[in-house]
Amino acid sequence: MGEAPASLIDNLQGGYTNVFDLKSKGSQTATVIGSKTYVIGWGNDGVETFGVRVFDKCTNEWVIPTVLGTKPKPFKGHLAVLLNQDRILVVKENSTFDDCIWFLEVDTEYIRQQKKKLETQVVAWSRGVIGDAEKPIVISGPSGVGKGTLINKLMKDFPTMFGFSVSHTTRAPREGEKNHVHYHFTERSVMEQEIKDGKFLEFASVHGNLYGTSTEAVDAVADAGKRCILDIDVQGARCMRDSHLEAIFIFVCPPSFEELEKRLRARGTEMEEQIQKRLRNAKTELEKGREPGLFDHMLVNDDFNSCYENLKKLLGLDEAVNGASCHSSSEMGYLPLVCSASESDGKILIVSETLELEKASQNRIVLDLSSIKGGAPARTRGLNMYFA
Ligand SMILES: Nc1ncnc2c1ncn2[C@@H]1O[C@H](COP(=O)(O)OP(=O)(O)OP(=O)(O)O)[C@@H](O)[C@H]1O
Ligand SMILES: Nc1nc2c(ncn2[C@@H]2O[C@H](COP(=O)(O)O)[C@@H](O)[C@H]2O)c(=O)[nH]1
Repeated sequence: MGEAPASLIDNLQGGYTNVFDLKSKGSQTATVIGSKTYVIGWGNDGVETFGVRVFDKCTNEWVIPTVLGTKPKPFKGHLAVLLNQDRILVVKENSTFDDCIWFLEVDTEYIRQQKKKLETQVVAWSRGVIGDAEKPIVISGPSGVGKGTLINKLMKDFPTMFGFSVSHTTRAPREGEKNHVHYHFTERSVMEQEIKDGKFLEFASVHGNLYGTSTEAVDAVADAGKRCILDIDVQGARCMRDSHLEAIFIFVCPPSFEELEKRLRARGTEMEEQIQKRLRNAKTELEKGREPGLFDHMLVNDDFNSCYENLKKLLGLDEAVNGASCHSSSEMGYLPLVCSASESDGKILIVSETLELEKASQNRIVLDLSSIKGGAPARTRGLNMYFA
């Protein structure tokens, strides 16, 4: 990718140390892990571009890694702190508290898996979120059991709370289905390429078509401040279970196989051949759904209203509706200029500059990482943030 600016090379060769502390701040930071230096920020190769570059001391070369996960929007000032030798904490300046903490994973288990799969240098962004409220909900079950009907009702009754993860599929749209609302309807060759590029959290061949959940689909829901609901088949659920995405897994069963067939036929969306295929697959799905450890909850969708009430109960919706509110980091305000970060007892003290005297008490923020969960390619949850 061409020559690195001399000053940066000097810095790299001069040696940033690997201590758990403030590395550098500004529009570009460099973090050293072993023989590699991860440079985050704006590069100036003729055109100013924002991204991640890696300088490898062994080969004396720059590498542009494959970047997975939903990237933060380009930002100017930031501070980078190496954590655990496997990820870089990035604190963005001039951003709201709910968008100021990001992690660039460079050597976590997920990254090691992806490196093997993609056979290239990989890093991944993961946004930090306060608390644990965002656990996604995965709903599986045979075709025609009523997953979509349950999800639609939940979204209609709690429009500000839940958001649907819009999957990609290679199947043709049904009458009334809208592109980018019900599915992202896609050409197989395009989807296959995107799978190769690592854009999907999971994908599966279902009833003869490809279906998949992109990282972007799940992140778009979280960005809208909502809890994500996924409607995916059992193969996809198993894949999610094996991934780092911590979720609640629910399997929906029909009261009987005959009733399932009746519903599938009554829906009138499939030709006979597809109905037969879906019914054959339903038998396997019903067996797989009982596999120990795969699903956290089983719901029988006999009477719709009772099933819906049970779903609400297991999602703890009664308490939520009765006024329990989640603490939101956006309520805390805005992080202005960050000037330092230091670690003490597993907590990071972020000190920011403020020119407004009345806000002087708000310039020391503690970021507690002791309970973090999840991580790339999805969110890093369980952060705690408060004024010191
Ligand atoms: N409890 C119920 N009793 C009777 N009919 C139901 C019940 N639940 C859903 N249905 C009906 O069954 C049909 C199939 O439901 P739905 O489309 O929600 O299934 P699905 O599980 O999402 O299927 P697919 O996986 O193919 O998308 C619909 O016509 C729906 O109205
Ligand atoms: N593994 C995945 N399965 C998915 C996804 N989106 C939907 N589905 C499942 O496909 C079948 C058929 O759906 P239909 O809309 O054609 O009736 C159903 O069981 C869905 O749960 C996905 O992203 N990944």
